[in-house]
Amino acid sequence: MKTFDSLYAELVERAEQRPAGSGTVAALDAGVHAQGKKLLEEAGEVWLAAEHESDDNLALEISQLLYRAQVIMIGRGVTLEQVYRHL
Ligand SMILES: N=c1c2ncn([C@@H]3O[C@H](COP(=O)(O)OP(=O)(O)OP(=O)(O)O)[C@@H](O)[C@H]3O)c2ncn1[C@@H]1O[C@H](COP(=O)(O)O)[C@@H](O)[C@H]1O
Repeated sequence: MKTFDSLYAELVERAEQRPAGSGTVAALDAGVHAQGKKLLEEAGEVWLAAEHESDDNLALEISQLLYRAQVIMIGRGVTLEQVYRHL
């Protein structure tokens, strides 16, 4: 099963290899302003799902929020270790 760490490694590889059709490459190229908007959008969807939707839909929205957070991390070059230091 994919984990936060393995997704991060996968996205770093996408950023380095820039395969055609990668949504991550497009998101990184779009810049931090667009990345931040996506992060806020997903955070709102998590909130709404927590209030009104099933556990499975909530889990889906949370996965997308984690993905968007990782895009911002990779865009800025922030590592997992830097984040985990604060947990
Ligand atoms: N985990 C994710 C992931 N979570 C969310 N998303 C993106 O976020 C979108 C869902 O967000 P929205 O609800 O805002 O849907 P949307 O507005 O239709 O999305 P967009 O049109 O803006 O992309 C998805 O369609 C994906 O574009 C993700 N995109 C990729 N991944 C994983 O990242 C890895 C690399 O993906 P690629 O870079 O696309 O190869 C793969 O393992 C993917 O499974």
